[in-house]
Amino acid sequence: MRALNSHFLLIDLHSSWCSANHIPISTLAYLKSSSLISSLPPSFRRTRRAHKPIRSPEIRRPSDRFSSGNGSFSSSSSEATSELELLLDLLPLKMRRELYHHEEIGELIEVVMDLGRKPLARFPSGDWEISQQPIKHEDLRHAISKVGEFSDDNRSGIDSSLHRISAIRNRKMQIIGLTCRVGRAVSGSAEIIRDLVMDGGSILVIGPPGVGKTTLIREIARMLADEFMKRVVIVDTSNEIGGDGDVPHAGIGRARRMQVPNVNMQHNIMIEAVENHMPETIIIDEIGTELEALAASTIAQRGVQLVGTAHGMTIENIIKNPSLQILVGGIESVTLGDEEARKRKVQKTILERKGPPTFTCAVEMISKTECRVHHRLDATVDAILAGKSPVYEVREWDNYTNDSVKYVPMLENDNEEKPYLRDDNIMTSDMESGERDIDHLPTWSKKWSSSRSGIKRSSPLQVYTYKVLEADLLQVAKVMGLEDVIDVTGDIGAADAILASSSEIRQNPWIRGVAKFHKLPVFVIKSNTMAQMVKAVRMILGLESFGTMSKPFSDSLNIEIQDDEPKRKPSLEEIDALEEVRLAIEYIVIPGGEPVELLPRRSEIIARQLELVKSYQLSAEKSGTEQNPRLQILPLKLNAKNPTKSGSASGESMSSISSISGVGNGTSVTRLPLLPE
Ligand SMILES: Nc1ncnc2c1ncn2[C@@H]1O[C@H](COP(=O)(O)OP(=O)(O)OP(=O)(O)O)[C@@H](O)[C@H]1O
Repeated sequence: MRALNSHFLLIDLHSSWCSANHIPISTLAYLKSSSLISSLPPSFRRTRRAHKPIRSPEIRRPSDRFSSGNGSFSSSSSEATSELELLLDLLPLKMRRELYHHEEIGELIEVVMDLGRKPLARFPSGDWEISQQPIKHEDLRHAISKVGEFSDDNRSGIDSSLHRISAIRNRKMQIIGLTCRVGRAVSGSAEIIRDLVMDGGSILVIGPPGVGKTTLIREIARMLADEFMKRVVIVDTSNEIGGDGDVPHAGIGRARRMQVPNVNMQHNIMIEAVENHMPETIIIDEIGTELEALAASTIAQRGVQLVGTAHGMTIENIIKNPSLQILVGGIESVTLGDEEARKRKVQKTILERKGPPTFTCAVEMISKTECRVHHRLDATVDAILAGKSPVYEVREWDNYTNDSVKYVPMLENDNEEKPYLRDDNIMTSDMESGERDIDHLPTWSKKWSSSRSGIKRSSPLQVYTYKVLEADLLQVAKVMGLEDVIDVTGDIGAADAILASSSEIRQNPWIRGVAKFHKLPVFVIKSNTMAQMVKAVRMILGLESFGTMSKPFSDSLNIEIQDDEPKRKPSLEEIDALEEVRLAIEYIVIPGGEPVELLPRRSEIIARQLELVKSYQLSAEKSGTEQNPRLQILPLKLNAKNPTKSGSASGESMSSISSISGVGNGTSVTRLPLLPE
């Protein structure tokens, strides 16, 4: 029990914050039937009167708890062993013994038991056959008898443990297979993103199944509740974060946990958590449906910090998932006027973010010890929609230093010189203008054009996709409001056009032969970005002219979809200059609130530096001489016109940085030393 403030009393099963005793269920029943304070048991009442603020527990460093060598960092090994035994108990005795002696047993991930097949143990190093004896009905019955009831998502758990048992059923709904996932509370697993947790922004964690998302957010919940003293409520859909049973696992620390009676109620419980329990942070595993995404966005709008996970490898997967799009702000297609499109040097129809994302930042988990951090999810989404590489940071946990190694990678895909689709290649007779002369267009495009000019088309234009996800194409068409006029077909004979990926078409040129035979145009995209897909849809529908055509109209058409901007390899000077900006902002401008004057650079490089400064939502002003221009980055409190001093930078981070007073308007300006060659 915890006296929170004069209005709220929190009582959780197993909680022992004020009383040495755990609260029995009978106490809760007693409370329900009487008035609040007088209803407390006498020992609790005394404790409340004499209550002192809860002492903030010492913030333990990861080095205190990380086991060296193997990269995993479990808490108490005896606790972990006895918890693992609960899972091994599901196996028949002989198999249990075999598995127990496996040298990697401490890193076991899953046990798979399928009727009539040999049981498997999954380790980070690969799968291992536990026994040559196939699993029998009685083995499954034995295992099922040891776990709780399966809920409607076919998941169950083992009381007082974090293990997850998932069932596979036959058509008669009998269980014929089990996947038994080892759950562990891994102290220290959230150290890699401690700064993000501390910042208080909402964090979206994404990653493929089994990469460690649940383990990470369990530790974030504990960190926020125990170290940062936040009121944390976990909406625990399959009891995976807080474990099975009504008493939550110690791995969540003081965080509270709400169970979810059935998966379809997850979104209701999310809202209930905010309305009834005054949380400062809500933790939610597996946001998977539109309703859950909507609930998440409602919670964020109410000012509650949200830490949630979703399946997907990258943020692009979330953008392309219609149910989850709202988490990144939603997307819409916008048609620019000719003038605006020319000014921005982009195509006329572009995709834009509809509103602010639900989450402030995002973490893409690459492995248990590696992730990509997108500090500003909004900027990342905007970059992806524009077909550009987002700015992110790669973090890798280093077991030797017990710290993470961070670096901003060179922009991917920028190592290729690409031709530029120039403005004058874009036909001015755009569909939206309604003044189109369709005679010069190929047949497939005329079909669509005639429909727009009043001649009714009986069916949508059919696209055969080759190594391009149908769902992506349909999704883009939907966002562009063109879902009724373009469709996907699996029958190449019935297709009006082919959309293919360039890497595949290079390896399997047969598709060109088939296209030639059917006299079909082949639209080739270089990458599966939304921007390329939008362009492809526009070109297929004849709304935009073609970039590079490798064959004349009479033959099969090969149309390569080009990016809007030429991509080029950044020079070493540019990389150096951008790294200088990053260091200045992250080590001085933001933490110290001081302006920083950068080294003199060429004006093109200064322009790139300015872009990066803006992506941090900071401003900068040009200084130096005309021959030697340089940039001065201003902290948030300052603005370009009226800079004033805003505190000095902290001593430790400044050791290699010289502070020069009196530069520009009496402000103390820090100058970074030259980076070592
Ligand atoms: N940092 C870590 N160190 C050691 N083991 C870990 C770590 N993180 C996760 N694991 C182990 O990896 C397995 C998968 O972890 P977890 O269930 O957290 O993944 P997930 O991404 O949530 O999976 P899913 O999406 O399928 O729910 C578990 O057995 C877990 O104990």
